[in-house]
Amino acid sequence: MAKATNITWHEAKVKKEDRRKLNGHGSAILWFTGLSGSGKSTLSVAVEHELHKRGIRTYILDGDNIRHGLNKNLGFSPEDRKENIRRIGEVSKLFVDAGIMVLTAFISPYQADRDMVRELVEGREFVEIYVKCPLEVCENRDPKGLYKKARSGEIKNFTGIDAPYEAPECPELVVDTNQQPLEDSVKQVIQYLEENDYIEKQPVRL
Ligand SMILES: Nc1ncnc2c1ncn2[C@@H]1O[C@H](COP(=O)(O)OS(=O)(=O)O)[C@@H](OP(=O)(O)O)[C@H]1O
Ligand SMILES: Nc1ncnc2c1ncn2[C@@H]1O[C@H](COP(=O)(O)OP(=O)(O)O)[C@@H](O)[C@H]1O
Repeated sequence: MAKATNITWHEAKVKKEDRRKLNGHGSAILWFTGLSGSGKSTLSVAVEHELHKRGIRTYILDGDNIRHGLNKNLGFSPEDRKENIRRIGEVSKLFVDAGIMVLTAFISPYQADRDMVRELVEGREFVEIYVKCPLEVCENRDPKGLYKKARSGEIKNFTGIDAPYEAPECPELVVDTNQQPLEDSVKQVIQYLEENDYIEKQPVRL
């Protein structure tokens, strides 16, 4: 709910389309969602690297990092997760307006919260990428030892253990990190972006 009244929107002379033209590419949100340990951070970093090599302006917003600053006052209750995603949605929208390809790596466990972000931006600007991986595999990877802590009760409301994860109903892309190596997942995302005209196809180097 908006609290402020008597506020007026100011239009800038330079528009999103002007910035995109200057950059020479489009802008969108690549929204990676999935369980802890599914590979959101690993994949978004690798995809960003590939985009950067192609001369595309990018920025990553990662759950762990954002919770150190902008969202340090939020925990993991359903309400706080919702507010976390709402703020990230708004920040991502600013990046899209700035003409930048923004990659987000948040568990974002609720479909309604992800849909809220989709509604915030224009039609094709939200690309939902489900980083799919069975809970057992994520738990086995346990890169930060958090599942162990969640199982022992040291961490409460841990996604997949005692807090829900709602798999995307209709994502633009499903990347199965248990079925393919990282390089194939990167190719899958880049191919999607090329085929859907978010980025230019790169000529095959012989
Ligand atoms: N209770 C609980 N549940 C889930 N995750 C937890 C929790 N406590 C701490 N962490 C760590 O916080 C990271 C998830 O933050 P997010 O902002 O992505 O979460 S959410 O989208 O608001 O659900 C998550 O990062 P990833 O492992 O990269 O997903 C964890 O490192
Ligand atoms: N095919 C794969 N794709 C991505 N990550 C993988 C894959 N196989 C194993 N991993 C490992 O799984 C872990 C995923 O951790 P991370 O990227 O932090 O996940 P998340 O950000 O979703 O919590 C990393 O240690 C990564 O090396």
